[in-house]
Amino acid sequence: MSNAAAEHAPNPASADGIAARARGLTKAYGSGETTVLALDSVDVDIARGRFTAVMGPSGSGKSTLMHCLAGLDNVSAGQVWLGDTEITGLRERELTRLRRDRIGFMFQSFNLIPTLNAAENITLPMDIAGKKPDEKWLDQVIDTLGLRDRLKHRPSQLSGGQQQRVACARALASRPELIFADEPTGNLDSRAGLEVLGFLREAVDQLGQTVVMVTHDPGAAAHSDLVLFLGDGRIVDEMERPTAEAVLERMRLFAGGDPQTPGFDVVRGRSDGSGPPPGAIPTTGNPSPEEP
Ligand SMILES: Nc1ncnc2c1ncn2[C@@H]1O[C@H](COP(=O)(O)OP(=O)(O)OP(=O)(O)O)[C@@H](O)[C@H]1O
Repeated sequence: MSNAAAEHAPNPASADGIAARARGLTKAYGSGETTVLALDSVDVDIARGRFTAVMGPSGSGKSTLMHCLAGLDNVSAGQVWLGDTEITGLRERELTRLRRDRIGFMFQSFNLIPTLNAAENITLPMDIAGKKPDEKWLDQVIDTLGLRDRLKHRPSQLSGGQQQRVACARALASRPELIFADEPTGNLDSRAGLEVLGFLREAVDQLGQTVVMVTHDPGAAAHSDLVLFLGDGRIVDEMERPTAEAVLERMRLFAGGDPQTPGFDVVRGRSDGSGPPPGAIPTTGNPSPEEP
């Protein structure tokens, strides 16, 4: 395992405009012969006020990267900062507070509480923290997400897209420094997926939020400002102002046209005319103004 934070740039914290940062981030699962190196000495900066997508074949380390940046998983070596705070080395209680107060999460499976209505779900993390929401901000979030007339509905009374909008509002409610979204459109049909991506885009452009999204879908990644490509636990490439076509082409190159490559199915489904994988986001509506 090549690593040692000392090999990398010294204390990079406090750089303005950086929401999160990792240096020499290494994560190994298991030990001995069964060790899996999920992240191999990753250096990454997540820019504040931008929408960053993380792509790569299955098993390339996307979720592990997100979990380590968000303090959901401990690291094997290296350092991670959220803003000025080095989170590697924090105790579990401090990490819990940091996640609750400074990070918003969205998951593929929405993770709403079925017995609470939309309004209660949105403010639940703040209620648990004993914090009063900033009502003006909350109103803005609810209106931006078009949830005003759904606030009294329970999750079972909402469509998948509406449920993910509630999850998005919950992630935004405390005005976090960073929102992590793990395959937020994975359980949605393409129309609802496009809607949620549009809201994440608005959260960045109009509300000044910072979003990091893990996705398999080039159409979803095209809504971001920057795509980071992971391969075998390393960042192997990045793309500014992505388009779905350019991302797809890059993924195809990584897969090397080899159907045995994990994740190739996703790429092939969009490149050989056999149609998109289920839930894939159409390339129409791509907000990127420029071809790369
Ligand atoms: N808890 C764990 N125990 C053992 N190995 C793990 C664990 N979690 C992840 N891994 C391994 O680490 C590697 C990276 O996994 P990770 O889930 O980060 O990949 P991913 O890019 O998110 O994959 P996918 O697109 O399939 O979700 C894989 O080889 C995976 O098998």
